[in-house]
Amino acid sequence: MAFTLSEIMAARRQQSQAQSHSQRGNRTAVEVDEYSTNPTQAFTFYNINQGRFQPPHVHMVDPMPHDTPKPPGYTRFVCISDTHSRTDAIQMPYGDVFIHAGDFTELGLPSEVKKFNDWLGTLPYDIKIVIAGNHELTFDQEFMADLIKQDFYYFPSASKLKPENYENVQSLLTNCIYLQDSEVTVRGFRIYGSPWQPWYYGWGFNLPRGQALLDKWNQIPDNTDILVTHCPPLGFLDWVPKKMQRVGCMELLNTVQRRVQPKLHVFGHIHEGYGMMTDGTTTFINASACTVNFLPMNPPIVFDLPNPRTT
Ligand SMILES: Nc1nc2c(ncn2[C@@H]2O[C@H](COP(=O)(O)O)[C@@H](O)[C@H]2O)c(=O)[nH]1
Ligand SMILES: [Mn+2]
Ligand SMILES: [Mn+2]
Repeated sequence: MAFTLSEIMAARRQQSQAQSHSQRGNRTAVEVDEYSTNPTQAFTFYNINQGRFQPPHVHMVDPMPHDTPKPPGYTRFVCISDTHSRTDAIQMPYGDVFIHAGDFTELGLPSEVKKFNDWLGTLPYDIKIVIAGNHELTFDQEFMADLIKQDFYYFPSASKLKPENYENVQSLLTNCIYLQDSEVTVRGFRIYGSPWQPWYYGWGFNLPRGQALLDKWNQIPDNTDILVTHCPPLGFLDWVPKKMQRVGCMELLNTVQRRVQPKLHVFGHIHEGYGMMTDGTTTFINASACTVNFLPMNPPIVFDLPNPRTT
């Protein structure tokens, strides 16, 4: 892959601007990146020319053992994602706030949503936060309207659904706080959730890379402490080995690093990316419970944050 001298010089200028902004803690408005539509190339380019995904700032983090004592004055977050209606065998650890980053069903069928909600009802956490993913088809009203127009061509197994059974599907989630491009403040932490991801085979909440996704990320408030999205940002736990591709969202990465700078970013979607990383400012957790073969083998990831001062 060859880059021109002017591309490399532009990247160096961008890098020094980004460094001086982050040293000052400044936040900048994000624009569509020139490599937005080719995330693997974007990763290579910014890694070679800016060291953007390199140590010492960027590195993997070992998830904390579930029996680690919680320090006084901290809140423990229990992060999970991509359970795909396979929660029966999952051992849930101690914690305060439960976060599920989407794909809790296979097709978003109301029966699956009810089963998931029943499982949520058995969990002992004070607060439970849930977002949708691309598999929660019925939560994406525009997607369902298009599916009806296409006579359920791509998803024939959803064809038995009647609109009145899913129009208000969110109301089936009585045992959690459901976020969809919205936020909630719990225990002093501002938490924002969003289900969108780069287009891939036309599932729910799919959008083209570039401006369409950036418009969604632009709705995230600047002072969000914990960001929950279904998809990963570019370069963080977004590698698909069988395709040798990076598939995270460039605009989400720029939004996280250059504007929002949350303490924690929880996501899933790319099952192979399960794990934890940091860039020195934000801790990134890919909490996919299911493996690429849809086996629920990965344990929830727990993370402690100091309680915000309330005065
Ligand atoms: N090459 C890409 N692979 C993708 C992308 N989005 C998802 N995937 C692959 O599918 C599985 C499961 O995802 P799910 O949303 O159906 O549960 C994931 O682990 C990847 O292997 C993509 O954008 N590009
Ligand atoms: Mn999934
Ligand atoms: Mn997904």
